[in-house]
Amino acid sequence: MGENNYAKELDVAVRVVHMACSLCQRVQEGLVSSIGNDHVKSKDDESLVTVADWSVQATVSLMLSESFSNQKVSIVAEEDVQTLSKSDSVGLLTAVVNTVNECLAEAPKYGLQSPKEALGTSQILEAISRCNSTGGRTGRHWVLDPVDGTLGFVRGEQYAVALALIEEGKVLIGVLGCPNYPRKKEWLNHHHQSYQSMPKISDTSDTWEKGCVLYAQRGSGEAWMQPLIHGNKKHTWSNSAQRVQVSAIDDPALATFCEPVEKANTNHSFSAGVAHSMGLKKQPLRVHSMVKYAAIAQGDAEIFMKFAQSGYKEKIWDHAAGVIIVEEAGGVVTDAGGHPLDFSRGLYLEGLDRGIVACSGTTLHEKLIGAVYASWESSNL
Ligand SMILES: Nc1ncnc2c1ncn2[C@@H]1O[C@H](COP(=O)(O)OS(=O)(=O)O)[C@@H](OP(=O)(O)O)[C@H]1O
Ligand SMILES: [Mg+2]
Ligand SMILES: [Mg+2]
Ligand SMILES: [Mg+2]
Repeated sequence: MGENNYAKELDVAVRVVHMACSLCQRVQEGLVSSIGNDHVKSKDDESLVTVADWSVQATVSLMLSESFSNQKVSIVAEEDVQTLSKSDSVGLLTAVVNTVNECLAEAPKYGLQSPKEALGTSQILEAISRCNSTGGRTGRHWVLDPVDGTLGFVRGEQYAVALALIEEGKVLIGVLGCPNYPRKKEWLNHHHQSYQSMPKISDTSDTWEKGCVLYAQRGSGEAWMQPLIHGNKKHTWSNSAQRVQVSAIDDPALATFCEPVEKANTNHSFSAGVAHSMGLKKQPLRVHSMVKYAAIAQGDAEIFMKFAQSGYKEKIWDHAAGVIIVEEAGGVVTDAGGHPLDFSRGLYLEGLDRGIVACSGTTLHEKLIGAVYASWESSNL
């Protein structure tokens, strides 16, 4: 692919994810500070969804349609309007409409255009439900996880906004917003400390305390990080991106591995066995969301493993953006059998062998795949 063929797509995607991060920060501050609020709902599978998940999906859908109005924009995204359209969800829907309009009004701060007037409920519901593409091996599809790690989001911890572009089944662009990504990697581990209580930047200071957007384009061999733009109204868009690269550590004894927080989402005891077998010495870094991919891409951790229960099918929006960013930053991502992930088969990563592993380099990756084989055999004896 020619290097600049996707320049506009990448530029718009980065700006939209910045907008979405700002939206999420505002909603998270409200959630963490108010007790017993009704802006969090359980879906049919008992997972959570919040005002932020729907509002980000609506905002991204609207901004992509606006920016690429000459094309039919196909979006694969996590949320639908089922819960939101129920008769007891009026308050929730009002909150979504207000949150989206507030966010859209800020578009000029990010160099994008706001709609001329505030949007109504039906336009916003339509924007959310329009994201019902199923992807596949042909054509161009945006892939969106509006809030990844919704549990982390609700707990005031780590979460991400993930947007990717897939064409002919290949991920070409990945943008990952990590609004609570700390300036010091040690703070990634602060499960019990609310991120809201971290030091806040003063409006006059340029000091970056937390939050970033990572992005990469396929084949560029480069991944980039921009600090989030903070509340200061005078502080508007500028391209302050810094290049990021994976860690150079290839000694398992010095490597940090990360994994999901919840034992429902991965097999902690299996990964502990793999870790032991390949000689990892440090305690696992348990962090919600695709922030785990961000940590690998920026060199703050070396390994990510996720082994979901058999029968669970990994969704493309939980991985697309993170995988391309890690790869372009110099890392390796495969299934647990060492095969590349296949984003061309619709909503799910079909044919996935046991789990997903990401490493900062091939030395650790080879050791990890070897350890998975050894541990798998012994765990199935
Ligand atoms: N049973 C099961 N097994 C494996 N994975 C599952 C499962 N259920 C959900 N999910 C997906 O996991 C996404 C959250 O992953 P995390 O790494 O953030 O998990 S954790 O909160 O740290 O435990 C989460 O993404 P979000 O829904 O966007 O938060 C889900 O897509
Ligand atoms: Mg979810
Ligand atoms: Mg997700
Ligand atoms: Mg999500």
